[in-house]
Amino acid sequence: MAAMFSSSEMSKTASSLLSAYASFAGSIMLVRSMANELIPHPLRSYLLKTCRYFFSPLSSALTLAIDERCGMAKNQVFEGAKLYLSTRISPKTERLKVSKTRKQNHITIAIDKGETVVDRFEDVRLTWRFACAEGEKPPHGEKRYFELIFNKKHKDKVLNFYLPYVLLKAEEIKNKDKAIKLYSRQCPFSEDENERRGSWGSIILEHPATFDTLAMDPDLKKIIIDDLEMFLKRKGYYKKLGKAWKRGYLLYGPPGTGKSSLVAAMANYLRFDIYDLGLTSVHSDAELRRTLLSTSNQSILLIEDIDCSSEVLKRQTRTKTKQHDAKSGLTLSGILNCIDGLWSSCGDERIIVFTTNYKDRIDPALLRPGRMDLHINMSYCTTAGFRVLASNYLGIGTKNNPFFGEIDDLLKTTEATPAEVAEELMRTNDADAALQGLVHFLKRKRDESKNGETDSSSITRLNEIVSRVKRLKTDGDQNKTLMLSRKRMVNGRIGLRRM
Ligand SMILES: Nc1ncnc2c1ncn2[C@@H]1O[C@H](COP(=O)(O)OP(=O)(O)OP(=O)(O)O)[C@@H](O)[C@H]1O
Ligand SMILES: [Mg+2]
Repeated sequence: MAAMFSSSEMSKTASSLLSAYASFAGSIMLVRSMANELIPHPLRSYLLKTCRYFFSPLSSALTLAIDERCGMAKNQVFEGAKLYLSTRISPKTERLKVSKTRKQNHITIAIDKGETVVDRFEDVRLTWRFACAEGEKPPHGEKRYFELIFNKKHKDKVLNFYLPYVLLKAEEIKNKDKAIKLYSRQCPFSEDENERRGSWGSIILEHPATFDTLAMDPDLKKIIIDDLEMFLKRKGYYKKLGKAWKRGYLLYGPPGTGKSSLVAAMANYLRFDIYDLGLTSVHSDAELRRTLLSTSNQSILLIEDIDCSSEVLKRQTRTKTKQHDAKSGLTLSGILNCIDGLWSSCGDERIIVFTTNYKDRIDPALLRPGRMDLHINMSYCTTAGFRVLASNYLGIGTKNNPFFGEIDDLLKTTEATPAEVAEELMRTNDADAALQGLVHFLKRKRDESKNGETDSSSITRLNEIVSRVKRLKTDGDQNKTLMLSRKRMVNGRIGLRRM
């Protein structure tokens, strides 16, 4: 053919072909830009997908989409895959996320958005891709998901064996290097962008409290540990009874008796995360449900100062009623529903802890039998409690000491909180001087009560102030200053003697 054309004719043909192609490509560009302008985005992607479906050869690959959330709750397969894949990173991966907190032993590695990891399970080749749907901003932040791609013929093997294997491995990884997390709402410090924007954010729980370091009645301590142990072992039992696998504890007692420390000790003992729910940050029953549904299993839900929270409830209901919008407020029945209504059964191995300084101020509905399984009275420092503190702070708990007899006698007649005793013991490294200081402190308290102001009345006064501070805490900005003064009082720095 080429021989029939002269070279000038050939170049003419080539240039006309080129210009025809250019105008064809131009028209395609034009049509495309017109389509972009005229056809709305969702319709365009639908049309593209349909065209692709009809014109591409039948694929042998199957893709599983694993969203971060199942409705309002966290998707455990997504969480598991995130952990598991951190151990499957290949040298080909181009972008990784690394982090390490002070409490973690190792650097944590995770794949970043858009990255792909290839895994093998027996004879199956699996490709994982971490994706993020851009432009979508549902209430919980951008939509993140994994795609798991493999040959269709392995569908049953992947669903029945591979994914359960991934979950099992993830559980092992979690338990091995688990740093216990303290979650609170809208935590600005979270490393996870989604958590920062979403409803819960977390930091590593740094509280060193354990059952060994808690100054409390040894029998009571044993009751709590046995109760927790029994709870952990009773999955089948709860199922048989048709009850949700959860347990509620009410911790009550004066400020500085170790309620918050006990919650930290429970978390450290069980290796459970804590979700610290301030009811002041929740504005409706629906928001409470959403918030609770996004907590994980094996966790402690902590609602501190529940007596003050009922103030919040009253206040909110009052305001809402004023606004003729009572339906949308946070109500006591909303809380009760989440604790032991149908909503509470959406999760396993959950512990709920309420703390209060005033058990008698709590709405009786919260106290009715079966709601809070164990009521724990955190009392003033006992002689046994003092031995624990002396051992923790001075390293002399078990040895006999000439001051012990006098201190024991004083503790039997004077009400001092473990926080106050701990404060005295911390004043110096010299054990004898510290114990001498504690004797003076306790004697001063005893004398104050003899000189008119009884211990119980001054303690009631202190408790009243702390409680007022906590209630005012709900009023926003005054928060910081008041928290400070409360802390000083509780830690005994101001103490009863100076009131
Ligand atoms: N029973 C205890 N055993 C050991 N330490 C304690 C105990 N109670 C208090 N402390 C010490 O006092 C500090 C304050 O205690 P904690 O915050 O646990 O008290 P609380 O009962 O939660 O007080 P509040 O009612 O004000 O919240 C703790 O950091 C701890 O050092
Ligand atoms: Mg507390």
